[in-house]
Amino acid sequence: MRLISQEIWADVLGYVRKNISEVEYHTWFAPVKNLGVQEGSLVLGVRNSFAQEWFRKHYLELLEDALRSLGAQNPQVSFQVLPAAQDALLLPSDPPPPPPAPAGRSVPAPTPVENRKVLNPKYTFENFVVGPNNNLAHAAALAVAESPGKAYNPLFIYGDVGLGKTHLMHAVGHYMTERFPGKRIEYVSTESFTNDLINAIREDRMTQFRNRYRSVDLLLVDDIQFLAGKERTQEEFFHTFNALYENHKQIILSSDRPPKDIQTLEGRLRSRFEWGLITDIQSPEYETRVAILKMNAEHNRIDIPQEVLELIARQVTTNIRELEGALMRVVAFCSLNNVPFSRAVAAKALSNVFTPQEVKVEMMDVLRQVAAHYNMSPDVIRGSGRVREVVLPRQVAQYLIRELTDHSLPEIGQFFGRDHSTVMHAISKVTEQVGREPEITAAVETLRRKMQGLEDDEYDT
Ligand SMILES: Nc1ncnc2c1ncn2[C@@H]1O[C@H](COP(=O)(O)OP(=O)(O)OP(=O)(O)O)[C@@H](O)[C@H]1O
Repeated sequence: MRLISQEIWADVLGYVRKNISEVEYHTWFAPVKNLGVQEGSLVLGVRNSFAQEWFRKHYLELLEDALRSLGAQNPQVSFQVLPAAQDALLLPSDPPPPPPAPAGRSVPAPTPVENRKVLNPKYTFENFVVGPNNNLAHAAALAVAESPGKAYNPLFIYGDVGLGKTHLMHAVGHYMTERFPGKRIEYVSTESFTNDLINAIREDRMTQFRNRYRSVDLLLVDDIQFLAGKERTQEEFFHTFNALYENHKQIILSSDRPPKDIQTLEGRLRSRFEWGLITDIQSPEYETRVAILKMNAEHNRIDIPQEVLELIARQVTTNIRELEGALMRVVAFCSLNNVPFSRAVAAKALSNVFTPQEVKVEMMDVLRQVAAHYNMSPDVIRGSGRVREVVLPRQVAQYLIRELTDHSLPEIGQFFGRDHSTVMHAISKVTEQVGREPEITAAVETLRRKMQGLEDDEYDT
């Protein structure tokens, strides 16, 4: 059974939740377990046979609609009674189990300690792909992890959303936990810090608040730009910062912008943020994006062809969270439709986010497709052979590259180890033949559609 990611399952639940009442949702959907996809059918674990029947009767259509909204063409859902609940089987005529008490009534309000965020186990240095976009931030984080309080203090990491700032901060936390057991690490968002402070003031617990933040060895604060305009929080953070700094405790801050661009930030805090090292993370390049997708697929034990990862990496260019989301979307789409991974299916799975025409095509992609179409190796097509069997595919490839990419004639020539006039000749030759020669017309037409993700042999709609 192929596992369906938590993100996709969360999307299904989100869809369901919008369409039924909260009580109904908590009664029926909160205990449901996502068991994965088997032969295109989403398998859900329910508590007993009564629930199984209830789901079939009342929620099947809703769940199918939810899957349709994720791109499933022919959504199927089945229900399995979870083994642990089998001894408590209810007869179908029994009344439904009572709704669980709404959260909060029987559970005491969380104390600040329970409110603490924990480090995400996935956010380690091993799971961080280093590329030209983030290598300085990575090196700085590693240096800090090895010599906390000594290398750079504070370390200030900034960059746009979803580019790995939190990941790097947590990586330092994990590294320190392993290397220096017993060290106290606190990870907090600026929002939580502010809320904690407000609660501490209201409940007269300032000593406890100060002890909590000033007794740590490593303080990680996310989204520090949200200090802007919060005078009391800035004041308190200033003292926290000083206390830690003077005791050589490490501070790492993340922000969506450098300190100088955070408006209404007190000068004394801004200058402190600039005391250590300020480093940024940029959007990842294509190769880094492919490497991130590859690592993600391996971690999730998804065997997905490189060319599909390449297509996804071309589609999502700026945000790594979205890049991972796109991969999960493709995986869910293929599982739910029970089709193998292919470029065309991936393009379709992402088509409500990106239109197929936007599929960016590279010279190598075209060459590979042409080679597959004519059943020969890309190297042979690019080689020096002059027999018609090789010349025709070569000309078709050059013609399609010119049409589907932005490359110039000299660039195409270079790719094939030829000069631009040869490419020009190839293009005019194919142009002449398209519409006249049925075989060439069909080949060009099919390849063009495949390259744009509009057609795939394995998947017809
Ligand atoms: N270089 C990388 N290698 C592997 N995964 C990465 C990398 N950079 C980011 N990610 C992944 O991308 C996702 C988003 O990263 P993260 O939450 O750290 O971003 P962020 O910059 O803190 O975003 P925000 O500003 O929204 O908090 C995470 O799942 C993270 O593991």
